[in-house]
Order: sequence, then structure tokens, then C-alpha cells
Amino acid sequence: MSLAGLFNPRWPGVALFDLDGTLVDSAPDLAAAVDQMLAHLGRSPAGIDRVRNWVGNGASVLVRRALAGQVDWEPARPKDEALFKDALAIFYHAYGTLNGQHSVVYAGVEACLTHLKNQGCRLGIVTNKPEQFVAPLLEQMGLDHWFDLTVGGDTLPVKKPDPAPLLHAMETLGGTRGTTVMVGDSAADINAALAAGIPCVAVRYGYNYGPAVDTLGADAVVDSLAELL
Ligand SMILES: O=C(O)COP(=O)(O)O
Ligand SMILES: [Mg+2]
Repeated sequence: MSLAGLFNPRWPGVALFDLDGTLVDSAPDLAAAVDQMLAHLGRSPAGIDRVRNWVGNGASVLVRRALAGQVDWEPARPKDEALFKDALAIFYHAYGTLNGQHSVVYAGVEACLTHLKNQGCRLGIVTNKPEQFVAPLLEQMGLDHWFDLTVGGDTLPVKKPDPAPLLHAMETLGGTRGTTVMVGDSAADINAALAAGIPCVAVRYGYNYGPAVDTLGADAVVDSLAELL
């Protein structure tokens, strides 16, 4: 499907957006919180370049990756599980105070949201970020007024790449598979959209790790959301 076709469904349509790595470059604050957590545990910092590759599957996975020092972590033993719980609590506390401080909205985002809103489109956020951090970040970035619905990583019992959060948002906003588009930066977003049967636009500038985002089956891949205008 062409880009123009994807973004000219029978309006008013529904556009669902991933948050971290798609609308907002939140890695500086996530990395600062991860490094505070690691310092608390007497470990050396991970740094933003590594943390950027660990974002996209929610806070628990981010913390497990930080403890393992890599994307893949070993299945936890009971001892590790106690450490994980402590680490997660420290991370939540740290991120609660750092969330939004050094995050920025990507270029092209405001123009894209303005355009879609002017078309009568309903806009939703479907993120794996825990719900408690979503509204404060949107507010601080001045993005909160755009969205009719936000679904966080712990809003439902499952998160992306499960299709349920996308389908929940689509149905709540009155969309159908023919009038809904998902926009994201990672394999979790694309796989959720594929499983939901919703067309998907991927951005190249986000936090996807592993195979290049162009190879993951998105209907279109862009360098800026301004390309969608
Ligand atoms: O919290 C995360 O891991 C990423 O959230 P996202 O789904 O908005 O990319
Ligand atoms: Mg993302």
C-alpha cells in the first residue's frame, strides 16, 4: 500500500502512535534512571547508547536487560528475581523524578498530529511504557491535548507485540481495520500491527534493535513523520 493510501483511509480514521522512539526521544531520561538504579546496586553505568537498544518492551524488560547488561537475559533464578524486584522499584522511583527532564519531541511530530487532527482523525497512544509515566511525559512535552486515548504497557494484562492493546484502542476510538493505522519504531509495534491486521508505518530514527526496521514487514518506513503529510 502506498504512503498516501495508508494515510487517506475513509476519514475520520484512527491513528495509533507508539510513544518512546516514535513521538518522543525519551532515552536520555530512561538512561539516567537506569544508571541511577545500577549505581544504587553498586554497578557501573550502562550509558545511553546501550540503553537506547533496551527500550521498547516495557520497564520490566528494560530493567532485566540492564541487570544482564544485554538485550537477552537468562531465565531468572529466585535469587535474581529478588534482585530484579529491588532494581525495578529503584528504577520506578528514579524515572518518576527524571521523566521528561531531557526528553524531546522529534521533528515532524507536531506537523503530523496537526494534519491528522485537521482531517478529523482520532488519535491514540499505544505504548509499552507503564501507564503512570505516560500522562506526565505527554504533559511535559506539550502533547497531551492531541490524544483521545492512551494505552500503557500495564493498562491491559498483555502488551505489544500482542495485538490486544492496538485492537482495544482501535475499538475504543471507533475505528475499524480499514480506517486505522499504527505508527511505531520497533519490532514490537510492527508485529502487534501485523497480528492485529492493522496497517503499520515505521520510523527509522527510533530505538529498534536487531534487524533493520525496513526488513520487519511494515507497510511503509519513513525518516520523519512529516513525510506522512
Ligand atoms: O517503555 C518502553 O519500553 C517503550 O515504550 P514504547 O512502546 O512507547 O516504545
Ligand atoms: Mg517505541
